[in-house]
Amino acid sequence: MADVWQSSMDHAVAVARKAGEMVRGALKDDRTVMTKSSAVDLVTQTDQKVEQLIIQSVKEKFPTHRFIGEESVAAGESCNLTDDPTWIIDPIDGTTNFVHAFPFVAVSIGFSVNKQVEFGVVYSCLEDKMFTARRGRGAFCNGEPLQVSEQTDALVTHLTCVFRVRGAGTAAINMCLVASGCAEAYYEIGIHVWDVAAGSLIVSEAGGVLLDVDGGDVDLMSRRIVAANNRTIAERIVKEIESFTLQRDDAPLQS
Ligand SMILES: O=P(O)(O)O[C@H]1[C@H](O)[C@@H](O)[C@H](O)[C@@H](O)[C@@H]1O
Ligand SMILES: [Mg+2]
Repeated sequence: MADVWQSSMDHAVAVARKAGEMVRGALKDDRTVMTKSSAVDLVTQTDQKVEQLIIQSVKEKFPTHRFIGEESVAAGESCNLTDDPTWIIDPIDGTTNFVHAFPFVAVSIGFSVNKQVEFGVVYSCLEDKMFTARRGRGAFCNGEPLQVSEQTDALVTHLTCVFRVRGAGTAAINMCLVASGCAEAYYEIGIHVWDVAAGSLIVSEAGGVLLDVDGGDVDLMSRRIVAANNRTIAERIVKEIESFTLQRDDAPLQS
């Protein structure tokens, strides 16, 4: 990757840390749910404030860049990836965890150019772990290189009756667990591009494999993903799970 994106990445790390401070503060006194479109799809004021903080701060520094943010899309903005530099933001990944004070909550920022993720930043706010990856340059946690595990006996961070299962309740942290070698795989159908844009690069830069749940190439707009330490385990998951299709994130808006 040309060094031209380094200052954007440095900014992403700085703003993710600032956002994390806001999340930690709000955990003490502002976890009120504003809307609830389903039992698991919650929104708090903090989600919205954190997204605004990130977007404002990026706009000041990089006025031509575009954004796809969970809360902006919820408010009606489009969710189309173009070739332009685009910040893909999940202000609080793990909002349900946040509301319950379950201590796995992340700020997730992916950055794509020509529809390819160039860097990913996931800040696990309560663990104070800053996960970063740049395309072609490895993945790191608090500056230490990450490597997926060599285990063939899989611990998986999502539901299946075949593997041993653990789940952090946030897609971004689940993927960082795979990248860190603490779990062998993660899969989910129903996530959105902002949940996985950053985490997917962190997994692949740590040596992991990404697949669609049908075994093809992963498509970040398709709302489905398998991330694993190696291809054998990724393909086993593809074989074991029953896949289904959801409306894509970039489906035309209903008028
Ligand atoms: O907390 P958010 O950002 O809404 O993301 C969660 C997603 O909505 C759920 O479907 C997933 O199960 C979680 O892993 C996500 O992180
Ligand atoms: Mg999320």
